[in-house]
Amino acid sequence: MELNVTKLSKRYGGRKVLQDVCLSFRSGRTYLILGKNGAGKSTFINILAGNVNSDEGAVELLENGETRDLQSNAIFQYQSFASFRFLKVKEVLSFFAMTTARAKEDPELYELLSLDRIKNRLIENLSGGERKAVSLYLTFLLNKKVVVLDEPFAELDIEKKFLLERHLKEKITSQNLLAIIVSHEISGYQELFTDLVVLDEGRVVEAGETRDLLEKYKNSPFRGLEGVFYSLTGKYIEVS
Ligand SMILES: Nc1ncnc2c1ncn2[C@@H]1O[C@H](COP(=O)(O)OP(=O)(O)OP(=O)(O)O)[C@@H](O)[C@H]1O
Repeated sequence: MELNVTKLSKRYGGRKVLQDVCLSFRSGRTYLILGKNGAGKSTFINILAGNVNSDEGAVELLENGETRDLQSNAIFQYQSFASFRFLKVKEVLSFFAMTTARAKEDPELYELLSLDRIKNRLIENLSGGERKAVSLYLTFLLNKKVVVLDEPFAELDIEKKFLLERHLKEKITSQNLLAIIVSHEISGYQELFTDLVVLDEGRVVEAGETRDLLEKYKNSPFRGLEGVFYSLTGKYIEVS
């Protein structure tokens, strides 16, 4: 599949929060959209999800050259469980699995996220990191071809991030998923990303394969993606 975003713009009041965003995403790859607070990352994702209308531009999902409906082929990570707070974790997982015939359990991911330990707890009693773990599992359980994650690993501990990085990298490649991850904090799982998009003040200032960009900006005073980001924006972002 291929997701093409053309000249997307969004204003709030008189302020441009996204300007002429043009990007192309392909299956089997994991894209990091990196930007500081307020760069426009969530607005971009909300437009893809259909929660917010863009002022200009287009988003098109293609499979073998034919247009496909993005919303029915994509899953956007659930951030909030407000409606499910009186259900147990295991009940929420069963409920979501029943909503689709395509549900795909992943015992290794279940274990990595330590869901067995919290399966009998009410959602409302979970910590931020535990909620994040449940939402991450649900995202993949629904077995869609396009997966969009918003700050998926914030609040998870470093060991979990490392194990998840390995597992998700393998999963995204072997299942040929198109994964887009939005973050401003990516300590511990940089290896996951095959591609990088740097968003600054609503504009795409660079996009390309991670390894090419690491080479292109290798003389930056900072190492890794942090260095790429600094070279492009003159701003510091904590990524390692
Ligand atoms: N509904 C809204 N009404 C007015 N301004 C908004 C609205 N939503 C977002 N904004 C503004 O648009 C800009 C981009 O916000 P957005 O949430 O997309 O940034 P972000 O990159 O996701 O930031 P963060 O990392 O903090 O989540 C911000 O200045 C924000 O205040």
